[in-house]
Amino acid sequence: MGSKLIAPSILAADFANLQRDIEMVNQSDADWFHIDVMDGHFVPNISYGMPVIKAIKKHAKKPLDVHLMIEKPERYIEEFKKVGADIITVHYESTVHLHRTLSLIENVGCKAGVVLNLTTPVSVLEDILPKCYMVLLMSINPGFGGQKFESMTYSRIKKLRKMINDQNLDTLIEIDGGVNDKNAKQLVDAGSDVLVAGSYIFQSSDQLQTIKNLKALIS
Ligand SMILES: O=C(CO)[C@H](O)[C@H](O)COP(=O)(O)O
Repeated sequence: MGSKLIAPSILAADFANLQRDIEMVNQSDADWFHIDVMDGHFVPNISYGMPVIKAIKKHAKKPLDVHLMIEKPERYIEEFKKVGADIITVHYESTVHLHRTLSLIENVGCKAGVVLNLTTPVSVLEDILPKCYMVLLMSINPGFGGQKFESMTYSRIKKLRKMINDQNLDTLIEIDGGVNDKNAKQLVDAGSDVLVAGSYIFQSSDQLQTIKNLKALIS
């Protein structure tokens, strides 16, 4: 895998100025939009759904990376594709027939990925890895932005990177939660490819510069 990617998490954007924040990401060195969908069941928070993603898609000039924190995500794959998802990731913990759910995502024309909660062993992915465009490792308990990064993530990345290399795959590793300038380089050195950052970017006074700095740190 060549260059490392930054995906600003729209969860931390200013929803009353969403178009402005989307344009900022368009103009920035960031690579994807990271979009968190929460249902109040799988995680104890509710974020936004299809109408908001459809509105984002109208202005976004970069791929939409849609992270589904919902129970039985297989019910909504077609609808997320329709409103503009390019990459769809589903939690290992949220869907009984993971292989079938990933096939559904592929069949609608999106790239498919699996997300693991903080303490779900990476070994559960051994057999499904060849079907994963990407694996997202949560580095916090999912549901809320602005939480503290959990350092167990580094060893989890290393284990997963070894599994990917051992199978000669080019599956991407994405990290989500508490990412900032203090851990970005170490995350990439451990073997990750895509960093999601919400609060660190959107709470900074110069968001374009913050993204530029983050990108420089991992290039
Ligand atoms: O998936 C998420 C929460 O479940 C968010 O993407 C994550 O919280 C990013 O936010 P921050 O960078 O503020 O930690």
